[in-house]
Amino acid sequence: MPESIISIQHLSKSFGSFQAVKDVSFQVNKGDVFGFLGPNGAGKSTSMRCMLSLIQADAGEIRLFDLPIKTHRNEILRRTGSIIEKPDFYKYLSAYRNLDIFARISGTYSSKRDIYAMLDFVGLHGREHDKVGNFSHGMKQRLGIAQTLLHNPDLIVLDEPTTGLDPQGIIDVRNLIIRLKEEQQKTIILSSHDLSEIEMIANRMVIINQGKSIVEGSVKELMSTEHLLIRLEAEPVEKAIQVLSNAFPDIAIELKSGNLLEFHLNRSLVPQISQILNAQEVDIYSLEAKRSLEDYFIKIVQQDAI
Ligand SMILES: Nc1ncnc2c1ncn2[C@@H]1O[C@H](COP(=O)(O)OP(=O)(O)OP(=O)(O)O)[C@@H](O)[C@H]1O
Repeated sequence: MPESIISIQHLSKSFGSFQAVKDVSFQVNKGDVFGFLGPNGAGKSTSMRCMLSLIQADAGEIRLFDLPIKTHRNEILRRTGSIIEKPDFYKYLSAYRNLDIFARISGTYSSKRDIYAMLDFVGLHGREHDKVGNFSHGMKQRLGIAQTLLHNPDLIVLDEPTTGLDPQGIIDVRNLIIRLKEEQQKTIILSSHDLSEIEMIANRMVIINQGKSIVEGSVKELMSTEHLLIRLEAEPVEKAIQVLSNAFPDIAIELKSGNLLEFHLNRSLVPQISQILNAQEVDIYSLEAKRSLEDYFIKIVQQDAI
């Protein structure tokens, strides 16, 4: 049986009369990169805050490392590193000094060597003595991750770690998360509203919507049944419709404009599109397979209702 690192059961939390989290349950196992996925306002940050007892839950069971957070808060937090809010640094001090001060305040013994190694790990080698005020948002985010690592936690909690980063910043943070798992054997939970982001790095996930968890499981398995929205430009377009309809009798093809077609298709069948059309001498000008969290939700919610 996998070792449970986080177990949340029927969590709920209201702010005044507004119920931000209604019924959230999920389990994170040792070694997981766990995606906590949901649209803006779904209740991800609130759930994470309750999980770390930054705010108090109204109801539900929260256990980390198989211990209730209510009675073992300090012990749990000693084994956990988190970035729930934007990490705060002294802008006029260097990356090294910031980590050094943080280590002293938090009572972590970190030698100069430890701090250098940490900065190197997060890709800030050579920038140790630069002022943080001159860092990009992505560099600050990585410095924040270095800060959470100072006390060598087993679990790392990251709330929307790639939000607001430029494409390179996103890649850097994504690679860092993968290395945290692979090289340092950390267990990681990260929230996001971006399904493709989670798909790239997480092995398991839960999806929450309007304060409720709707589906939890292996990312691969959940995604394997997924239908993508296909946008295809092909010529001659009538022949393309005919060939595709014969090959995939269950799909509804829409002619959008000119030679642009749209239809939904199971992900596993996407590679066949070009093979089938090429074999029938239909030219493809563009082929785009799109997924969105919203489409995926609609499908899951519809399945849920059946
Ligand atoms: N302190 C608070 N007081 C009142 N309402 C709050 C408070 N914190 C969060 N909310 C509300 O609770 C709902 C859930 O917010 P939360 O931040 O948990 O969502 P989220 O899934 O993290 O979204 P985002 O991705 O936008 O951060 C939102 O409607 C938000 O406005």
